[in-house]
Amino acid sequence: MTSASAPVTDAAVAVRDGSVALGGRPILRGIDLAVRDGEFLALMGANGSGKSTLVRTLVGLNPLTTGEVRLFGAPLDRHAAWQRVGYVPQRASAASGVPSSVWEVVASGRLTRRRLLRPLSRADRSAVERALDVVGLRDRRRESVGDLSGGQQQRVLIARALAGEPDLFFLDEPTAGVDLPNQQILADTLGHLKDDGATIVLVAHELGPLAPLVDRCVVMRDGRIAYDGPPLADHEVHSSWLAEPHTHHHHPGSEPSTGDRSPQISAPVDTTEDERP
Ligand SMILES: Nc1ncnc2c1ncn2[C@@H]1O[C@H](COP(=O)(O)OP(=O)(O)OP(=O)(O)O)[C@@H](O)[C@H]1O
Repeated sequence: MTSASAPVTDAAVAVRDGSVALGGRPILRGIDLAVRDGEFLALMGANGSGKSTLVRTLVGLNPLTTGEVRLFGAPLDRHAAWQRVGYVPQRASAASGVPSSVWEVVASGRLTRRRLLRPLSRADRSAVERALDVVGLRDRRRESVGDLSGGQQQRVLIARALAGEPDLFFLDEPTAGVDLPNQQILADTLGHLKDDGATIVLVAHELGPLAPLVDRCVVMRDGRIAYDGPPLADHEVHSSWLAEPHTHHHHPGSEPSTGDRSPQISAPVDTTEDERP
């Protein structure tokens, strides 16, 4: 396991023995994961396996019942460097009910970088403009976000996170429901971030155009890490064992060797079915 051997303090973000319960039910169990500086990590797994819960835990939104999360080496509750973190939540809408322009929403991504109620500095404005360029929404910056399509709203939220110039970036299923050309735009954007040295944690069911960027793949099953290793192709993640909660017991020698890239099961396989409604 690469994650267990990586020293937690050298990681951009790390969780050690992390367990989380929601609504009285254990959701994450004994998670050990250290994301190295500059790494592009794809977090995959079936519906309800705990991907979003893990990301929310890494950004401090879920309390741990056991274990510890460290951000750039510091415990979350002490001096966490939030201004270095960007987070795009799952299925988020950029429309809040209050009419806001694309520019205003993206500019709100500078909030952690400036003193409250101060006007935007020149540096703030240029970061906002760069972020709008990157997601291709500069021409639409005066429009109300409520008038944009779902995919465009998603790009507004990505731009908002980019405007904060994060060096650790969490994206929870940014490609869900996004058409292929927009997935390619996102891949180009994340490729630039990666080239600039950012650490990226991406939750996805399918990698599609993002696949070439991925350095490491972690697959969750039933609140545990079931695979942690080199990138897997979408079909390997899906077909080999993700959707299948049982291990297959083959007679030794009856199967051809699966080679180096076969998934390594690191946790005992639990046969509990997902209980999510
Ligand atoms: N606030 C909550 N209270 C109780 N249970 C929750 C809560 N949020 C999530 N869960 C449960 O935690 C489990 C993991 O959910 P999570 O959203 O992390 O999975 P996921 O892998 O991200 O799934 P998806 O691919 O559908 O987004 C699910 O069984 C879900 O029902």
